[in-house]
Amino acid sequence: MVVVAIDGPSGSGKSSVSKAVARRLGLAYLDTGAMYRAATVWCLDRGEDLTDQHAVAHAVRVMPLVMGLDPAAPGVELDGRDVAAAIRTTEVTAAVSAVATNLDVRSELRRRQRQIIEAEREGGFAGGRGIVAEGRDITTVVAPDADARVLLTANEEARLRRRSLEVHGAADATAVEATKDQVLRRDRDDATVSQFHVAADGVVTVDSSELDFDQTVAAVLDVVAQVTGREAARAPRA
Ligand SMILES: Nc1ncnc2c1ncn2[C@@H]1O[C@H](COP(=O)(O)OP(=O)(O)OP(=O)(O)O)[C@@H](O)[C@H]1O
Ligand SMILES: Nc1ccn([C@H]2C[C@H](O)[C@@H](COP(=O)(O)O)O2)c(=O)n1
Repeated sequence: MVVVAIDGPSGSGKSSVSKAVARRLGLAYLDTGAMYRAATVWCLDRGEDLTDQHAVAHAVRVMPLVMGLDPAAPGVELDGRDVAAAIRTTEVTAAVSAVATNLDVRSELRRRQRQIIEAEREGGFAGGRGIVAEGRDITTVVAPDADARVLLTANEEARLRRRSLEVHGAADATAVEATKDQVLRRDRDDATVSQFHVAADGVVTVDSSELDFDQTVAAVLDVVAQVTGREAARAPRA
């Protein structure tokens, strides 16, 4: 059983790179950001005032959330409803930090995240081989004892360009400006409760600013291979 923990700021490539690493190694994949996004959808659908910390925390404690762990198709279900698309809307992206900075929400979702990681030990999605979990506090709080811990970073310019290309299909000045709230403002808010800009002790930094996607995946696979001694984790260089 191998646990790979990956943190980093918005647009650094955590989700796409973690999925590719999990697929390559035959591991399960847990997108913890999707859990905070699902909690936001749940609260908005129930008409909760997101500034009411107590009401939001209560709603999240009773939230019937099921996370799919297949890196090829990681589903998110709320009360039996597929919300994989609903959690990615601009409205949810703009609102999610209000839920993710609620400390009681964090405590509940961290408990569920640890439970999911533990369940992988018993067999779970990947038959006990392990899991790649990514977010903002996985290397430091959720799974500080993970076998491999990576802080995936990229400079601000690269992160804005990537997100802008993804959302607007362009990276000109107007498109980049329209992306700033999703990336920079959100990081500022999220950084009030998690440390994901600087690697904690024992966490390996992979800076993808000058790497393309395949090179970044190869760099993370290298870290996993070094830490776990698994030759199979080494990817062919791009
Ligand atoms: N090394 C890379 N080079 C170029 N593009 C990349 C690289 N890594 C990721 N990308 C692209 O950047 C975009 C953002 O990546 P991704 O969604 O994985 O980031 P993230 O860190 O999970 O962001 P968030 O936390 O905001 O969800 C995607 O379109 C992805 O394909
Ligand atoms: N472990 C985590 C994961 C995510 N968050 C917050 C930060 C984001 O604003 C939000 C959605 O994450 P994304 O899908 O954009 O990676 O959830 C967090 O605080 N801790």
